[in-house]
Amino acid sequence: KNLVILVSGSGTNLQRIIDTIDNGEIQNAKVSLVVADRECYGLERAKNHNIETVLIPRGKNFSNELGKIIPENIDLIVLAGFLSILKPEFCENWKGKIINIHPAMLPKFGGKGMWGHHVHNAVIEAKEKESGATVHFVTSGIDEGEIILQKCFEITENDTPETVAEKVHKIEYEIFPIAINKVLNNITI
Ligand SMILES: N[C@@H]1O[C@H](COP(=O)(O)O)[C@@H](O)[C@H]1O
Repeated sequence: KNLVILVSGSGTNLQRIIDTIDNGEIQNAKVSLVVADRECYGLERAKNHNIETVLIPRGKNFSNELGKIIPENIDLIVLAGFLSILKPEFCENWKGKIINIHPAMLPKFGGKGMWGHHVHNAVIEAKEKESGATVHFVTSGIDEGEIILQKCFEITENDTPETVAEKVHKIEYEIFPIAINKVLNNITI
């Protein structure tokens, strides 16, 4: 099964996917292409693993350009720390074949502007008792697609947006391979 991974940042989730394919946690999978919407370390990680990379500058043409380069035989498009919003037409064309990891519990902490440190600030400001990560299908509604897997942890009074971000990353590295395996190989969890 062939994967395309979209990245915008340091690519630690991409690295986790590469490593869990290598160690067999994710079965029958291959990362065929890594696409970034900006210069980022995620591209370096892909090159270090001899994975083909493409940089499409973010902006209104991103989805169209992406649509032109995605090979026919792709089974799943995985958004791993990807910050651009894909156009509704693109999401329709690839319906059920695009998944994203979101650094908070959905549906409560999703939607426009709820990304990266912004969402961790919002969780702390709201005095939430828990946070976590969510893997979901991507649709034209931002963070509204069906949830595949999510897991939370308790927030303590000493937590800050930075410590919450670290704990969220740990959860992401745990659930993302399981969710990808479920979608790719129809494995019930
Ligand atoms: N959208 C969010 O951005 C972060 C990217 O981290 P990395 O995978 O690039 O290290 C992750 O926490 C992801 O949920």
